Amino acid sequence: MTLPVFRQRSELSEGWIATIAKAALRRPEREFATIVRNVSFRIDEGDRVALLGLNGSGKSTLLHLLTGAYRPTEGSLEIEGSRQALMNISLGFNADATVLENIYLRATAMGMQIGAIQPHIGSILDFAGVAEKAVDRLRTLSAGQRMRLGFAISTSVQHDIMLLDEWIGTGDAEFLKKARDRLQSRVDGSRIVVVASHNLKLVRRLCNRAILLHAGEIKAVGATSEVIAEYRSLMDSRSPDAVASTSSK
Ligand SMILES: Nc1ncnc2c1ncn2[C@@H]1O[C@H](COP(=O)(O)OP(=O)(O)OP(=O)(O)O)[C@@H](O)[C@H]1O
Repeated sequence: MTLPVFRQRSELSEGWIATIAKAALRRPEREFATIVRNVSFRIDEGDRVALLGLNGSGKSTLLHLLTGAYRPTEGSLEIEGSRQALMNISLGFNADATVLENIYLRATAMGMQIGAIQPHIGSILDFAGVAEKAVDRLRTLSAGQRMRLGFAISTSVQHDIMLLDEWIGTGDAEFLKKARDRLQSRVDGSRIVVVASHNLKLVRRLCNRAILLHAGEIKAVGATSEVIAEYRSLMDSRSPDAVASTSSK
């Protein structure tokens, strides 16, 4: 998977005024970077798969490929079933539109038909606890309320395949319990779950298989416990700083 990257050349040694002037005037140079490569795997009905790897190893990029947000620039991807992606909780939101309008906007951004989200509007507003704010602008909601709304929309409908980027922190303690229960029921109802996570406790509890990514390539695929062991030895072979930042999550 190759993505365009934009690189701004900076020459800090010239002093800050010259640096800022150049940064403002010079167009960033576009280059292409390969983020994941030689990635080949199959996920079967009933599988709960963890994507493991150090920061920047390519887990989210691979999830974006699976959600359909990115198309592979080489190779192919075959997916059977409807997908539910819980990755970006504010996807499709527009702060100047009303709460109600944002439900439609986000549902559309998620690939849903207007008619498919319509029957769920009431329960989404109730679940998020913002029913009395339905015609208020989104920007008047608190950050927590917006997150609750995003979560409520994303999980309103059961799909076949669930794609998650970490567990998303979803507001206050009362909502967190509701969110966990909802998430668990969606996970239980999914034919396939793929979760990118650094939380090994969660991965052990949830997943029967795991894929370890390193520098954009697959380093291990197999039973969760075996792949976690590989991941641990990868972390142990890194500097103490890297170990602390990844194993503490
Ligand atoms: N849109 C993009 N354009 C250019 N480079 C990107 C883009 N998205 C990710 N990258 C780069 O691709 C690499 C992998 O990023 P990715 O987000 O997939 O990693 P990750 O394994 O999910 O990391 P983390 O555990 O930190 O969330 C990183 O080096 C990142 O800088």
